[in-house]
Amino acid sequence: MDRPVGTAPAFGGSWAALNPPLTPWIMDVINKQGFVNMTPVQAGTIPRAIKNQDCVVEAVTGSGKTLAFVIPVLERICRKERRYKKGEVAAVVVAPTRELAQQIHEVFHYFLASLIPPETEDESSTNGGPIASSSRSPPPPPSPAAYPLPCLITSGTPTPYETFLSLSSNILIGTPGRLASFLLSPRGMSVVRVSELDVLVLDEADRLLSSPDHRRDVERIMKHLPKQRRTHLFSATMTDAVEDMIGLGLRNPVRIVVNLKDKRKGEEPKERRTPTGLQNTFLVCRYAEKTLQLTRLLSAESKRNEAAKYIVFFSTCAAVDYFYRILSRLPALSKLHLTSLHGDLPPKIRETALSTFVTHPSSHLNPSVLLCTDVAARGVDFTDIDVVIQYDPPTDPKTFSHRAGRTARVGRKGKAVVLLGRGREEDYVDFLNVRKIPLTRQPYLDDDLEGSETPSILDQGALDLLGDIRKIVLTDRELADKGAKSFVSSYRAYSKHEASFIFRLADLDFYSLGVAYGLLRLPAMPEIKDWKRRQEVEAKRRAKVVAEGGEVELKNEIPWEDADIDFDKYAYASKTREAARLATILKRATELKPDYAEARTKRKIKAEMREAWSEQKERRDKKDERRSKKDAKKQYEWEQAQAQSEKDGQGVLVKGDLGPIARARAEKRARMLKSQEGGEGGRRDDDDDDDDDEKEMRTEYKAMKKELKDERASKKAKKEIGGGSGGLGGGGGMFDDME
Ligand SMILES: Nc1ncnc2c1ncn2[C@@H]1O[C@H](COP(=O)(O)OP(=O)(O)OP(=O)(O)O)[C@@H](O)[C@H]1O
Repeated sequence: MDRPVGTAPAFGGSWAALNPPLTPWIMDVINKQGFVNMTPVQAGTIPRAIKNQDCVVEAVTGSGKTLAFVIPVLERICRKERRYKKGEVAAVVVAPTRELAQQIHEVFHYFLASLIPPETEDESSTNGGPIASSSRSPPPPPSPAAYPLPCLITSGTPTPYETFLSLSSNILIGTPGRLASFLLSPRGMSVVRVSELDVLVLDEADRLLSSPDHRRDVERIMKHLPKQRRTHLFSATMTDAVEDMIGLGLRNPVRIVVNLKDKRKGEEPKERRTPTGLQNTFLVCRYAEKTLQLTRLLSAESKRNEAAKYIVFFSTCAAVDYFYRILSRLPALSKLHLTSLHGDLPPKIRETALSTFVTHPSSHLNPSVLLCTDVAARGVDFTDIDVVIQYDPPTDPKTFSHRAGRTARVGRKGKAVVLLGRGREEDYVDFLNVRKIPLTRQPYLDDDLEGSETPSILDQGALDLLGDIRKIVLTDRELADKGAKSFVSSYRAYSKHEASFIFRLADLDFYSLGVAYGLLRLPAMPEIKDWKRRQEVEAKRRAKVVAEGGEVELKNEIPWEDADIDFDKYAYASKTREAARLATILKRATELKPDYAEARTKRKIKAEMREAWSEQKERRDKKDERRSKKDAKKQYEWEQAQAQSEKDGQGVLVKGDLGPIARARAEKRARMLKSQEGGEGGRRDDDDDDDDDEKEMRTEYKAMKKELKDERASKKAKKEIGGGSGGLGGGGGMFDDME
């Protein structure tokens, strides 16, 4: 909280004008912060929330909503006649991310920790509370012992019951899942008493109620808390989900909406849902030029506008992870201090990442950049962000203003840029405009960092950058894995866009995306195969139109080529990983020692399975024909022999006594067998043997065929489900664990 204060947006009056007046020690803390006036949302909410009114508050990002609920919670605790005992909870504040919960905890902590211990207190303070800076006579000042420190309940906070009890906390701040289990577990039921609970606050209420998991936990918490309480909902973007909630737990809530108006000369003032100091822009480029434009934006804003702090939003954890590794090694960005933050990181690392970024002494010569997912999109109060860049537009349009709102807070100025693909994605600008989020165009940045039109052919810079990224990727096979994973996860995120009529999967150019990610080769996704097939058909169609003298619209093909490397020799930088890879290759090679006969039969079966049904039928018919010809020949020979023997007076041939050809063959075979076996002992006749052999072979053949069929089916199923860096899925860490 000890940060420089900007000018609050259009103030809502002085703190002194509040009725009822604030408790002196609370007022002192506010004064110490240098907050001279209330912001409009504070002026509208605080008096109502201190009295007995439930509030649903909607106000733009960075307008001071946190104090609008922190102050009433503290005031109501101070005003309560009876003090809270150890184990009793007075207030619960729920927030969707651990970062936000932690920040709210810090604000409560700052207020409560500022209470001066009684022994150092002036004698005139009768009950040992802090000295009131004002001469008004509000409720009696508190004793510090009556207002213990708050307790944070999120993942990564160890032994919460011990902390809760040792602090004697009566304010709990946490994420929904953790809070629900803290309150409702057997230990929680016996240790944490909520019967005296006074206030429940849901910060970023629309987010809490639109995610099914969060909503379920919030409802569990609400049911557990007494009905006689105040409930307040806060957000910059309220939704219908909140309206449902009003029915569930709020009593005659008052709705406080703080709107901003754009006033232009000679025009009717227009309502807007973004802070006044925010320059909200969009930049149009090809997908292949996105990373190039990102790097140029980072350089241009520091060079031209002295920007020192940036946030770049990506849609997935995998993309943050990958680009963090790539961008931090790009020579062109060597002056930047990069930090990555996403939900796949362990809580401790997330904490360190955030504080490293916040405390980094950035300047335009040594700027710092936070690459993150939406874990940092809502509520997190970065006071000095100059530029927010949205590499991927958010899948949920409401998140757009939250992301952009990390800059231009409390009356400061700031810039936000969203990168949009050429074509249909440009409709996003109108889509947002209808939602009272006006955007202006940020020109495409050329090689000299000058604003220009989006080039009509692919910017050579994008291909040069592809080469640079590939050089980095080639140093470690792990980077190629991460690249493929982030490519696939970003593709999946794209398919989740709520505005799917603008962000159409069918319009995605995989080659272009591959260039932006600097991939060595495209992952083996069935979607890419289909897309390539469609591309070929389209190319043929176009060629035909041209051959027939027609005209086709010029299409700017992305010149994609897989990197020319030997993947077998492409190694991991980590020695253990590389050793594991080599061991796997060796194992596979020994396990698959070729049984040529079996391989041949398998090949035959596979070919058969690939064959069209009509060809299979034809082949079977031919085989039957050959067999019947053979039988007819045998029959003819036997009849000839029969006639001859009758003529010679030798009587009828017995079974086994074949015609001359068959007899000669049988004799030859018997001789061979004899020589192989070294004797005649107990063998049955050849015909029977042949039959058995054939039966056996047929069974084996069938088994093999089945095995191959099963193998093929399971491969297909695996592809559908995903798995492996080449397939769709493979984890990818797409969905951020918001807690
Ligand atoms: N009355 C005030 N005067 C000046 N600065 C203030 C005042 N009240 C709050 N601030 C500061 O404004 C900043 C933004 O406040 P806060 O984080 O509460 O905004 P918010 O409306 O909750 O934003 P978001 O919607 O992004 O969560 C904080 O740094 C806070 O210290």
